[in-house]
Amino acid sequence: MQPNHEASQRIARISAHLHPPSFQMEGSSLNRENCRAKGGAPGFKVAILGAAGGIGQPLAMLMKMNPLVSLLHLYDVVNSPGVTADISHMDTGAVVRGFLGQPQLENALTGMDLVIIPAGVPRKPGMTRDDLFKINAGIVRTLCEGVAKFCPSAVVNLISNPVNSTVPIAAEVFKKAGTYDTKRLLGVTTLDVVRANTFVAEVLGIDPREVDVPVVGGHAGVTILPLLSQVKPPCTFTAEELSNLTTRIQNGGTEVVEAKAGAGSATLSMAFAAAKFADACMRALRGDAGVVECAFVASQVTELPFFASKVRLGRRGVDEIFPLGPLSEFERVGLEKAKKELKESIHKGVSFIRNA
Ligand SMILES: NC(=O)c1ccc[n+]([C@@H]2O[C@H](COP(=O)([O-])OP(=O)(O)OC[C@H]3O[C@@H](n4cnc5c(N)ncnc54)[C@H](O)[C@@H]3O)[C@@H](O)[C@H]2O)c1
Ligand SMILES: O=C(O)C[C@H](O)C(=O)O
Repeated sequence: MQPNHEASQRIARISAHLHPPSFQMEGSSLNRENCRAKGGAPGFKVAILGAAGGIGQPLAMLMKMNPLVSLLHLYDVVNSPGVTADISHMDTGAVVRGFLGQPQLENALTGMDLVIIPAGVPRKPGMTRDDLFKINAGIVRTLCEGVAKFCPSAVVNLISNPVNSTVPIAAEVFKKAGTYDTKRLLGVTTLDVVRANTFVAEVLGIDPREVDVPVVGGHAGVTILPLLSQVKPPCTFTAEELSNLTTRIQNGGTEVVEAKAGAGSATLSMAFAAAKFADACMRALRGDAGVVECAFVASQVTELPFFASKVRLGRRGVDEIFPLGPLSEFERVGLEKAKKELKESIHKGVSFIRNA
């Protein structure tokens, strides 16, 4: 019997998908998914730069699961075709496209609403985040030059370490390009909040989802300053608990680096934190009220030009930066230590671009 027209079309479509690429890589031909993306389905267009990495892969999976995402661009300098093929088979709404290498950066970025950057090398035991500056500063500069050129209105979530320096680097790149908007550049410090909520919940013996700990300052060692006097639900700690909790939150990254013993730093909890933060950014961008997160942003909360604190997110990025609120004596001492180190890290980032 002759197959009818509809059936033969279906067979042709299925067999087309049996031959690579069954996902959409830059340069491959148009297919139905691509048309759907071109049609501008409602939702946000999100790019992950460094998508094939330890953070990038699980983050790509979580973003593919987010119903607010209509188009997901996965860019890396290696292995993005495999990651794209894999993620693209998930039967969720977002259309996935992969991009490999610098020549494809333009297409990876064009039209994006949100750009998440976890590109760069991670720590090994014995290293500080600042030890990553030499390699990651240049990576962040190149990628941010791309953002300035190809999607200057996008909100940027910057993950690459040392965040205390890479955010100032990104700001200087955007200033140079004439595209800088302080509202749209956010250093991701959500993992510090996620850890603080978890560790405090352990001490209080409650569900971490019920806990909210503001973590301010920056994202490295003593610059990570949990405000344990402002924990919700309201609670008190002994002096020993305060000291132990603060130290554990500040060293959370190192705890993971040492446990991984040379195989990198936090990736899964970081992908979770980055996805949580990106979701908050997208909810705010679509107009949801009352979206508040901690982030490392251009700030006047202290005398430093950048500082992490609670910010209200809105349709254009950061809408309002909240003051630190009343601090305990323990926190005031911690704040002075944090500012001292932060000042140097910010200066290092700014100088990297200004003195280039
Ligand atoms: N902000 C935070 O809270 C936080 C938490 C964890 C890790 N980090 C940082 O995130 C970064 C990535 O960590 P990871 O574990 O995913 O590392 P990884 O080495 O597993 O992955 C990094 C990825 O970046 C890619 N990459 C390198 N240069 C690139 C370029 N020029 N353009 C695009 N992609 C490029 C690599 O190919 C790799 O796939 C590190 O700097 C790490 O310190 C930050
Ligand atoms: O600790 C690291 O190097 C990675 C990251 O900044 C973290 O806090 O886990």
